[in-house]
Amino acid sequence: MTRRPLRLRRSVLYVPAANGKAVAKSPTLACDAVIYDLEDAVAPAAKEEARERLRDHFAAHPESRHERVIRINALSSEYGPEDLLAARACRPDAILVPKVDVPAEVADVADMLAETDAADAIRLWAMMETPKAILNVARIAEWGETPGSRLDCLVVGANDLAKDLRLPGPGRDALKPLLMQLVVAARASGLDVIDAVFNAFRDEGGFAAECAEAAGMGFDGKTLIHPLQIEPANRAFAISPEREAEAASIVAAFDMPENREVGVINLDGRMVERLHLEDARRTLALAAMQRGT
Ligand SMILES: CC(C)(COP(=O)(O)OP(=O)(O)OC[C@H]1O[C@@H](n2cnc3c(N)ncnc32)[C@H](O)[C@@H]1OP(=O)(O)O)[C@@H](O)C(=O)NCCC(=O)NCCSC(=O)C[C@H](O)C(=O)O
Ligand SMILES: [Mg+2]
Repeated sequence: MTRRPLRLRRSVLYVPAANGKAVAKSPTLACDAVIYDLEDAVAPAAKEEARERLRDHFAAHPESRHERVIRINALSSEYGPEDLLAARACRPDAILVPKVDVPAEVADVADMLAETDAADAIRLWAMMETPKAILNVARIAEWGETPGSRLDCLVVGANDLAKDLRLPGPGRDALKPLLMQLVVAARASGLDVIDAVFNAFRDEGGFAAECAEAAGMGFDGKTLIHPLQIEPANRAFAISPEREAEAASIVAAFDMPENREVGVINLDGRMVERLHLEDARRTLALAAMQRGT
């Protein structure tokens, strides 16, 4: 499995690139990542202006404490090729490819990036939001392990998925088995996976419940549509002080001279194995990153 650098991705805010006020506000927000959207949040007549705004924004802010991602239209669409040229010129941390059905759709973007970005600095994220993506997610994630693929992260698009599956709603009970399939495929290939947006951005209770559910399912974070959702998402996907203390006690126990060579220990009446040590180290690294935000 490919090992990728650890990133905090608790809160990933979509910012419509057509909305000048929202783009200008984005550097001040306390989310971990921002997705500047050139796709569904931008009307056809506003696409060129939106690309221009992103070029100006990235030129004015070459550095950011956020992980910055640009969502382009599909390369096969009328807008995709121009979007990709504009996004590539901005040099974001990643480009998000929408409505991915098969690995080739991400591979085509990777090939175009390789023309100008030999160092693989610009990573790729892939939207999982079509019935075909659900059927092919293991292939897409596995392709992400091939050298030069750049794939780092899968992002759920529940609005498109519910539409294509003709789910009547309300709620997302019918989606849950599919969401777990995405988590399994992502983990099998060492990818991060971010849960879908929650549309009713003023429904605090509903949003908190969906964040808790997503954290319990193993998602790394949630995509967001409004600044009001940042703080609750950061809280829901945070490493709690209890989890951090537990991780520290596991690392300390395995560091004791008598435990250095053993595979399993008794820690206060619980069996702890080396697999828990690996998870504990990851938890401590994430907790340290969290303190820096
Ligand atoms: C949902 C919104 C249209 C609501 O906008 P608005 O009515 O303007 O909200 P407020 O008046 O409450 O805004 C308060 C201030 O916050 C700024 N703001 C709002 N949203 C954002 C944002 N996303 N990023 C940055 N800043 C934001 C406003 O400008 C106000 O600022 P100020 O006046 O200075 O106080 C709107 O929130 C919105 O457009 N959200 C994003 C929508 C979007 O990007 N949609 C596409 C991605 S979701 C998707 O496609 C998922 C997936 O593909 C799927 O299939 O499910
Ligand atoms: Mg979508």
